[in-house]
Amino acid sequence: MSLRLIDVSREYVAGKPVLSGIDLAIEPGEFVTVVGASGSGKSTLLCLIAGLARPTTGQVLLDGQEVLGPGPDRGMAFQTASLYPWRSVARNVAFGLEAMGVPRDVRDERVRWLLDEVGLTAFAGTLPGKLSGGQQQRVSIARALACQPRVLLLDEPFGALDVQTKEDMQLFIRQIWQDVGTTVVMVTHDVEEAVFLGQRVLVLSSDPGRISQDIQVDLPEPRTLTVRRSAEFLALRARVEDLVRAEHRAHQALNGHAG
Ligand SMILES: Nc1ncnc2c1ncn2[C@@H]1O[C@H](COP(=O)(O)OP(=O)(O)OP(=O)(O)O)[C@@H](O)[C@H]1O
Repeated sequence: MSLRLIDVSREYVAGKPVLSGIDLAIEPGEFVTVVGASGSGKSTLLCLIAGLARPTTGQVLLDGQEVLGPGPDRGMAFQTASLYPWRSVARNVAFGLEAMGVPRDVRDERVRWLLDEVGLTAFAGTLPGKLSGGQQQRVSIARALACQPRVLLLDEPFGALDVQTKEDMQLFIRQIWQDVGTTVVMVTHDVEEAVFLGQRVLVLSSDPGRISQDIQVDLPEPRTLTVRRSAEFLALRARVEDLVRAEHRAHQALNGHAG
């Protein structure tokens, strides 16, 4: 699966583009993270790829086909797991497969595999309300993966979790990515997370949002917590933090804020 954005812009208010001149190519199986100041258009970028919003100008292409709406080839998970509270864990994961009319035996087999993959087999029959935040987010990711999407889109999926759970989930998503082999595009506020997880980090500028930097992350694989303490990692994190800070200040200056 290749993903292309060609000269994409998006306006919510006519004449005020949130994103502008976005040219982007993501190759099959890449793990790309996106950072930028608040309001720079990170979620909008994901929505355009998901087909939840249409570009005002330009094109989003998946394997050369224009994206005209949402589809099972793109799975999405958000900051809050937003599971169906009345459906068991297994039936949440099965939701998209049911909607697509996938036969029951295939569905059951895939749900079993996914629950095993996310370490929640023992909770298959449990309602989401009985799970921890991290477990709910695992279900949400399993649900997003159920239809075997070519792209997994993640919008701050670990933003609401405590530090320790977040660290576990970062290792978990890396493992899932390696096992499933899908392309991942993940938006995060957290520069440390972006550098730790991404093979590429895109830094968005604001007013309007553009890709100001596209940074290749050549840290050793697999990414472990040892990698995170290396001089190489710390230097890269500092570089990306400086870029995001500079974009944030430019945005504030343009909007007349102090600081
Ligand atoms: N549906 C909408 N209607 C009108 N304006 C919108 C809509 N969605 C987003 N915006 C505006 O577009 C800009 C970019 O929003 P977006 O959520 O894409 O940015 P973001 O970088 O993800 O922000 P954050 O980091 O704060 O989540 C913001 O100014 C926001 O108010």
